[in-house]
Amino acid sequence: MVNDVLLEAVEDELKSRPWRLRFADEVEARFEEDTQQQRSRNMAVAGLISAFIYSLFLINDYSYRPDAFTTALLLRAGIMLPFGLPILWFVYRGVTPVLREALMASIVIVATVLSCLIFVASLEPYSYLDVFSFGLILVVGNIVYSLRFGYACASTALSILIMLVFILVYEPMPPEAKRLAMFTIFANATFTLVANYRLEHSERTSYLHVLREKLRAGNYFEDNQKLSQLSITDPLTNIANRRHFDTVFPLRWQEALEKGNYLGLMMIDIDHFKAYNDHYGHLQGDHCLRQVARSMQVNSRDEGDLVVRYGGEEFVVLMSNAIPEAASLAAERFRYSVEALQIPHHGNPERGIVTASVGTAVLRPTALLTPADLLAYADLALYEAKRQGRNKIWVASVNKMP
Ligand SMILES: Nc1nc2c(ncn2[C@@H]2O[C@H](COP(=O)(O)OP(=O)(O)OP(=O)(O)O)[C@@H](O)[C@H]2O)c(=O)[nH]1
Repeated sequence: MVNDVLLEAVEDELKSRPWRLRFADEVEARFEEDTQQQRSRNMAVAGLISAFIYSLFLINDYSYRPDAFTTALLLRAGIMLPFGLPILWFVYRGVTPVLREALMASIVIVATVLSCLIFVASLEPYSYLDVFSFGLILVVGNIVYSLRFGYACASTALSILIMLVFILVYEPMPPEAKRLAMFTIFANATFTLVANYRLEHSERTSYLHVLREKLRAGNYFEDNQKLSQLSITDPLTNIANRRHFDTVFPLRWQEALEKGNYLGLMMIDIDHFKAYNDHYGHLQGDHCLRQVARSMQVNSRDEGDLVVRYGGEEFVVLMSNAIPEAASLAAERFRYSVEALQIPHHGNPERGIVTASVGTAVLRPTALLTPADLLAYADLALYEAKRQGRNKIWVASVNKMP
């Protein structure tokens, strides 16, 4: 049911998402749940790689702006790394989606500020060329980290603003170079944001397709489970049906044969049930059958006993590993449980309530016997129980049987 609602929401998302990124709440929650861990890890790894590359820029600082090398070293190693690495650790460990995106965006902004400070700290003639590498910071935020689009836009806008301010106030840079730098940064921002949007859109669309298939597969599985459960259940009484018994009986027989265990079979037949139907009607007869089935189910062992509606008003209980004495006690328990229901039955001349006769047979399977033999012994025992006056149990003396 929960799956059905979610599946419907996923179908709706797939139909109505030409440009929108965020999903409806329930799908968004599932999306986060399914992707959060992987995304956090990816971001942390991407952060480590970009921290390494960012530090490598010290080589440039050393070679073409030695006058600001100490500042660069201080800012890159003394501020950027102590600021960024703990954030990557937090993100890796898992934080809320909002915090994750905000923290990663903050790395982009701090890297921008520090790069600008290093750039303006130098008066070397080629220092301003560094401005053309600022676009890399946007590449990292928008593509390498792949910040969610909203955060990518916000961090890009703020970074551009910071870059523009520093470029405009830096006097040694020729105006033509400033114009070119600003244009390059704008173009870079546009391209990386477009790429960022497309990445997120296709990530989300693929996710929807995968989720839809997963949910459908889950539903098929559930449907199949339900169908196979239905095929082995008696619709009136909700206990196992004859078909299930026919499948299970030979398997239990084989198991008992291999292990040298006893196998018991009990046949239970409601007494004078035709008269019950005739007197109370078929619907009431059905109700009575349900009550009897439930009481037998309640009185069976959870493991080992299989209670089956064998047909009409006849039930069988297949008892694995039941020694003869225990099987007799179980037969009495079942007989009594029907009597204890105290269902009025005017057509039962002897007792006035619904009763049942129980025939039981227990044997150790051998190669000379078949499951049909055990069934026949139990049937004979039931016949004997009826003959003895009904509401009786009869245990077949299997050794004396032909
Ligand atoms: N209400 C109802 N009756 C059923 C169902 N299946 C079988 N019966 C009835 O069960 C009755 C079985 O009657 P009989 O086989 O003659 O046996 P009985 O009247 O119980 O007599 P004894 O077994 O000798 O005590 C028949 O009247 C069937 O119609 C069912 O699903 N619902």
